[in-house]
Amino acid sequence: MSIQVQALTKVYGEQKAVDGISFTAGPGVLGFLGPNGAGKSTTMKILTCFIPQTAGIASVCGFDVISQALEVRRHIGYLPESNPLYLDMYVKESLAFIAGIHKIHEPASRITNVIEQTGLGPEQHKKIGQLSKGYRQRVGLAQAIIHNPDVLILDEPTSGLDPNQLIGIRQLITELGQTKTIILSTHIMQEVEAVCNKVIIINKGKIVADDTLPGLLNKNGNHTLEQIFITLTGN
Ligand SMILES: Nc1ncnc2c1ncn2[C@@H]1O[C@H](COP(=O)(O)OP(=O)(O)OP(=O)(O)O)[C@@H](O)[C@H]1O
Repeated sequence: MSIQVQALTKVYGEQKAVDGISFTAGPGVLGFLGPNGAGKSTTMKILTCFIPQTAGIASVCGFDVISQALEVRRHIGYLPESNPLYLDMYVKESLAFIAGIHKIHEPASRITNVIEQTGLGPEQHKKIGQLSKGYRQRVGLAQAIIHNPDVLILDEPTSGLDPNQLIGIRQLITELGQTKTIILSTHIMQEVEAVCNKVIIINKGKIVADDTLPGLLNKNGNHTLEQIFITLTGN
């Protein structure tokens, strides 16, 4: 399995944000769901080596997030929720910058590839600050996949996009999920139904469901995913 998480805990001061969760993930798209403050972003930040856990173990492609962080970073692509981008940079310039950080061999051809893959072609000569929200998300995705990572962590990649842009990004995520392990955090249940094969629901730092999408629906009387989410996470 590309991602292995065992008894992972994160405490911020008095707040237990992640409370002893364990799960594994392999190729495909894993929907990572939960109400606001459930601990999704915290888990993603631990997996991408942005913050250390308080206890437990997490590994990506067999590399430990604490002791082998450089290897983890080489194998992982991360699109954070806020998607920070250099607005003054041109699209290609920003991709060249990230390609440089990853020391990518023959960056020009790789940049052409990811521009094509993420549908950035028509906008590639603009500055990032001139792009619409959807195209900015595409730049974020292009940056996240430029080093061809085996694992992708996407934190609410489609929030605020119009329906046309939504479809484009979801298609791209589905395509990438054919070969890569993707963890996708989202509050949009329709999106989970459209792109995820597996679902984890987290509530107050604990996992309350970990199943295939059909398995989850089946076990919960074939209610809608939204109803199941509310039942498992409502107070
Ligand atoms: N840096 C921090 N310092 C203190 N508490 C934090 C910090 N980051 C997150 N928390 C707390 O940890 C808990 C989990 O937050 P987290 O951002 O992981 O949730 P989330 O599931 O991603 O929520 P959302 O859906 O709103 O993005 C929350 O109670 C949050 O207030």
